[in-house]
Amino acid sequence: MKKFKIKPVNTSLEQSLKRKIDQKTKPLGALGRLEELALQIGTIQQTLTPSLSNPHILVFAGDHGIVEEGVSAYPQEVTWQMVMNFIQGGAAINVFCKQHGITLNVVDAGVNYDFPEGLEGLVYNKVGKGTRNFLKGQAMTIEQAQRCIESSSEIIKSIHAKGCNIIGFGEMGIGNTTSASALMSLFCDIPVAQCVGLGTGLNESALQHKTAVVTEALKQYNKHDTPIAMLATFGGFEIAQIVGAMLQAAELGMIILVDGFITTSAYLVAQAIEPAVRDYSIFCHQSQEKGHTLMLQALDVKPLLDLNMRLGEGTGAAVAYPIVQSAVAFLNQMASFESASVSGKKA
Ligand SMILES: O=C(O)c1ccc[n+]([C@@H]2O[C@H](COP(=O)([O-])O)[C@@H](O)[C@H]2O)c1
Ligand SMILES: Cc1cc2nc[nH]c2cc1C
Repeated sequence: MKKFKIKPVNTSLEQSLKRKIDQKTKPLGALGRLEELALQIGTIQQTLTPSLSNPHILVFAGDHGIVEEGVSAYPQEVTWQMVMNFIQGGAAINVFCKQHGITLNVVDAGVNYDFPEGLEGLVYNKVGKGTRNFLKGQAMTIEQAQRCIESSSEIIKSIHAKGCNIIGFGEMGIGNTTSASALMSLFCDIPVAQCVGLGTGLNESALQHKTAVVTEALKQYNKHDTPIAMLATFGGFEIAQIVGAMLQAAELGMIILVDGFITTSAYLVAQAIEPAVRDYSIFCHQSQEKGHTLMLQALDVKPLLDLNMRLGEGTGAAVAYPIVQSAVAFLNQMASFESASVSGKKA
C-alpha cells in the first residue's frame, strides 16, 4: 500500500498571521470566517502573503453494483450520460467552474460504460466497470482499492506540476449515497438510520428499503478491518480515487476543497489513513443530504455555505471558491491601521 508523507502544518507563523489580520482596517475579528480561512491558508503555504494558483476541480465518476437493490431514484446510465454532459460543458459544475476561472477535469474512475477513445477533457482511469453489489460481497478487491489510490495520486501529481495549489473534489455516480452512508456509519460510529437519506430523491418507502439494505450489508463489517478494507467493502471506484487524490494533494501541500456528502465520506477514509489531511482541507458546504450534517458534526468542522444544495459534482466546492479568494485577497490587499492612518481600538 502506498504510504503518504503528510506533514501536519507548521503553526509557527500563526502568531504573525494573526497579527497581520488584526492590523487590518477593521474592528478586531470583523471578517469572521474569512479570517480563519486566511490563517489556515497562510499556515498551509507558510507565508504572510499566500496566493491561489491554477485552481482545479476534479469530478471522479463511477458506478455502483448496489443499484441492483433499487436504492436510487435514477437509472445507472445517468452516470455515463452525465460524464458526457460534463465533457460537453453542460452541467452545473461546468457553469460554476467557468464562472470562477477553475479548470475542470473529469475522471472515469469506474463507470459502467465504454467511452470512445480520445474524448477531450476525460481522464481515462477506469479500475472496473462499476463495483459489485456490496450486499453480496465486497464492492471491490483490496487490490482495486489500492490501484484507485495509487493511480489518482499520479493524476494529482501531474496537476500540481502545472502550478495548481488549490484543488476541489467532486463525484458523479448513481447509487453512491448508499456507499457513502455505509462508510459514514462505520467511520463515524453513527446508526445507519441517521446516515441514510434521499440521495437523488427517493420516496419514503424507498428510503426505508435503502436503510434496510445498508443495515444488512454492514453485517459484513469486521471490526478488525483497516480503512482500506472498509473502503473496498463498501466504497466505490470514484470514492476510492478521491481518497488517493486527497492524500496526495495534502502531501504536496495543496489546499483541498471538500464538497458534499459523498466527497466527505471519501475524506473520512483519507483522514482515517492520515489524520494530517485535515490541516489542508476546507469544508465548503453543508449538503441537504440528511447524513451530511451529522457527518460534519462528527468531524467537528463547520462548512462555509449552507445553500440547500445536494447535487455533488463538486458544485459546493466551486461555489465556495470565491469566498476562499476573498480570504486571500483581504490578507494581501487591505491596508493596515498604520498604512492608512486609521486609529486603532481604544485601549
Ligand atoms: O454531494 C452531495 O451531497 C449529494 C447528495 C445527494 C446526491 N448526490 C449526487 O447524486 C448521485 C447519488 O445519488 P443516489 O440517490 O443515486 O445515491 C451522485 O451522482 C451524487 O453526485 C450528491
Ligand atoms: C441528472 C443528475 C445529475 C447529477 N449530478 C450529480 N449527480 C447527479 C444525479 C442526477 C440524476
